[in-house]
Amino acid sequence: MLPKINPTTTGAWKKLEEYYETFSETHIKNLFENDSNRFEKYSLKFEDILVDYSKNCLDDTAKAALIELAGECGLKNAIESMFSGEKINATENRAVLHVALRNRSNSPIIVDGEDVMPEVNAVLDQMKDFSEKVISGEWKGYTGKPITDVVNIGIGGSDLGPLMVTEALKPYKNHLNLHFVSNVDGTHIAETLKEVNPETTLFIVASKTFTTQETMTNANSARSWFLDSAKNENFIKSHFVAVSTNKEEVAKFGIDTKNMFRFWNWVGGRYSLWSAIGLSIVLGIGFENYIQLLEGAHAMDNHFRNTEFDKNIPVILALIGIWYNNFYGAETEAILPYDQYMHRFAAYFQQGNMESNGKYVDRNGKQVDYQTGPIIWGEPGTNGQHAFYQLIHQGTKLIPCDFIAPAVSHNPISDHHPKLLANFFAQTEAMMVGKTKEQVKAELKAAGKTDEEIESLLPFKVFQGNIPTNSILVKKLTPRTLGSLIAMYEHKIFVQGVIWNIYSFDQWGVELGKQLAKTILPELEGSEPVTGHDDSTNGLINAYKEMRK
Ligand SMILES: O=P(O)(O)OC[C@H]1O[C@@](O)(CO)[C@@H](O)[C@@H]1O
Repeated sequence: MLPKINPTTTGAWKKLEEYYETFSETHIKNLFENDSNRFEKYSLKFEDILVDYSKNCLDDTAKAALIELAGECGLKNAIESMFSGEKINATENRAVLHVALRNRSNSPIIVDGEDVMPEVNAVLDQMKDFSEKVISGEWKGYTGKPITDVVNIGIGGSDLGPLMVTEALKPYKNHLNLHFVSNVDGTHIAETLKEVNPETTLFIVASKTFTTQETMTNANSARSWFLDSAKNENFIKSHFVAVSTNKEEVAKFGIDTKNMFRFWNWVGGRYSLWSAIGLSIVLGIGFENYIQLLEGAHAMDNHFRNTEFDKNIPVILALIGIWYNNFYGAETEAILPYDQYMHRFAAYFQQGNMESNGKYVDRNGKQVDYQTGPIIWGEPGTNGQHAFYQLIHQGTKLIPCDFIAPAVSHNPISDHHPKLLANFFAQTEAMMVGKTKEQVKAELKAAGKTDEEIESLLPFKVFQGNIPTNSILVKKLTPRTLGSLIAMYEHKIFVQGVIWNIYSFDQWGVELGKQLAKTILPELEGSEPVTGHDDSTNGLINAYKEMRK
């Protein structure tokens, strides 16, 4: 079990509260002035990944107290509890073992007395065998043609991970066209079906529970569309496969359970791309590249499990996040990948982070009186610079940012493009150092402005700086480095949840909306006005019905 320690009752927390009172006046640039070796001291190397956390509001004292906090909150034991298959997802009485899915060492991991590795490997073999048949053209559609398009129908963790990874690893893609349908608005599936041919399309119905309304609705629409052409239910088995833990529901849908790729209840949806939910990744980039993704994550798992906290990348990133979230009052964190292939990376960790740590009740069942999970957001740089960096630089909100960039591009289209990465370096420098009044005055004077003009412009052109950033420089975005990056953030989320004394692996908060939607759905039919809700909901539903007349 996980410890149930309120972090605010620890000695380290009190130390941090006291230290914050004085240290928070310190400007990051002063920390560099006082320590010529700061970059060396506050950066960590992991294989082909460099994590520079020196541009943070952090000194040795704060860092030591944060590490002490991790110790007092029982982090070491908590890590062992997760890796050893203890049921740390207590409210669902489940283990949390996405690390088993990429446990390339194959060391036994026991759940309910059984080593799970043989089953994990059996599903990997099934994914390998199936993907090789589809990619090679051996797997044929109902008219004898090979598959050209794969449509993954899923939502949340059954969509975001495969989508993010296949986008990030596009340079490794084969000839298969991948499509991802998640939204139940009708448009998503309709627009996708316009692009594909029923004779050569494979549908993956990806759903841990196989009961998610959006996914089952889209899957049924796809099934009807397919049968309109194929006219014969016997052909479904050549064009529909399922990824799920729920064999009964898969069979009910009409998918041959031989074409079902199973996974287990100890895999959280938002941590499931390493499971059979990753089937669309395997089909898109091939099994060997998918294994490299697993290998990269496994390497990070070993680093996380075996490295002392002051050199442990996920732990350090987690503690820095707690420092800002719980002491500096930051409410969000931005993930800014300077690589277009990673354009869905922040979105992926919106679910990963916010569905894990968006909790207000602690592990004792008591409402917390401190902040827990942050709001995660972000877009690829340099696009963000032309959209929201104004607020980061000169707004009233503290927004810690993670900058991520590959040093080597897959597309050295010209030697000019990589130089745009100068922005990656310049932005974190600008956020840290800012621009003083004296610098602005000198610039305006050099530009020939009068003293009066300078005085009037001055306040608007000063940058206070002192905006904390982490710079994550990756040699090249490969399956291995991407796997390590994803695992790094997964473990950061885990560490923060342990310290905030919350349960990070259930998601009861998504149930109420679904429940109410089930009640409202039948009320949308017919013309009679509804009256059973609050005035706004009644008004909206009735206006909707009016509009559709
Ligand atoms: O994979 P499935 O069971 O269809 O769930 C999809 C998503 O729905 C949730 O909101 C849980 O209901 C996410 O946690 C999950 O990833």
